[in-house]
Amino acid sequence: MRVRRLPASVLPRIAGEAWVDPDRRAYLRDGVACVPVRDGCPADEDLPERSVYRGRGYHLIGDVAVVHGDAPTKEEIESIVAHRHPRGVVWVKGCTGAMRIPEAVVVYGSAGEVRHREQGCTFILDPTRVMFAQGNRVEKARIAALVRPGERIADMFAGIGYFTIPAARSGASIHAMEINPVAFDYLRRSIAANSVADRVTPMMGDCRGLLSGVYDRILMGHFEAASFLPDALAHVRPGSVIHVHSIGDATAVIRERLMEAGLSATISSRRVKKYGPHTWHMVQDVRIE
Ligand SMILES: C[S@@+](CC[C@H](N)C(=O)[O-])C[C@H]1O[C@@H](n2cnc3c(N)ncnc32)[C@H](O)[C@@H]1O
Repeated sequence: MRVRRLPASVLPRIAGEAWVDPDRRAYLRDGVACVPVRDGCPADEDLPERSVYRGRGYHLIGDVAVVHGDAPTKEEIESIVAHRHPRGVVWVKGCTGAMRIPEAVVVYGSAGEVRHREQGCTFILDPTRVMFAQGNRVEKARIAALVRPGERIADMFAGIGYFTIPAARSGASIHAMEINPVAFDYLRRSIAANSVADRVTPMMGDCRGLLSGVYDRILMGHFEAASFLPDALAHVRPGSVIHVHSIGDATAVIRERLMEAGLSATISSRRVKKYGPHTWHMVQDVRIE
């Protein structure tokens, strides 16, 4: 593939130019844009064609590839290994119980603890022992962008810090609660790895008994979040925002819980990711009036 090498900043301006090959996508390499050129037009470099991965979907967590759903076939595993050369491939059949513990099988190589980098954060975890939802990337970035420095936030289901770490990096103070000792240990290590210990207070145990004082924002990253809402609602003020996760839209049940607590709120609902054939992982932003 013949390309011209240009500063990335010029990409938006050159899209329609006669020399640009419209059938191939430009891409960034070491901060420089490599723009494919049409036949006969001068180029700076001739690069090997990039192979497009068309195999089974997987998430690379650190250096371990994780597949969900049906058991991967030998061919699917081989194509994942050929694509990114992971240390291991883990098949997560599902996550069980309130602690969302993965039912995991190492189907290639070795697994175990990883250091996973995502959006400037480092997460330490073992994907065979605790869940890591990569499909929530956009939601994590959204929360990090919403958070204002100095906010007091409760993360009621902190896990290994999926929301806690990005929110702390945005300058908020986080009260992070987690009931599973394995996840809690990774949470503490992820806090240290991101140098946010001055902004995060981790506590191990049932969040219902740990919430204290009034929060500006409450993160409820658990599919059963709505049933914990009465506890959360005892710790809000007008203007507080609660992010309630659910399978399917939970607006009606949230309205009921608000009414029982004698509170009113504006609720907006958004999709986080596809969860099943006709089911979505949703998040409801509940702003207390
Ligand atoms: C869905 S997982 C991960 C949540 C994470 N916030 C996310 O969205 O990726 C939910 C976490 O909540 C924890 N958890 C469940 N019930 C809890 C409770 N009553 N108090 C505190 N943590 C709890 C589980 O152990 C698990 O780590």
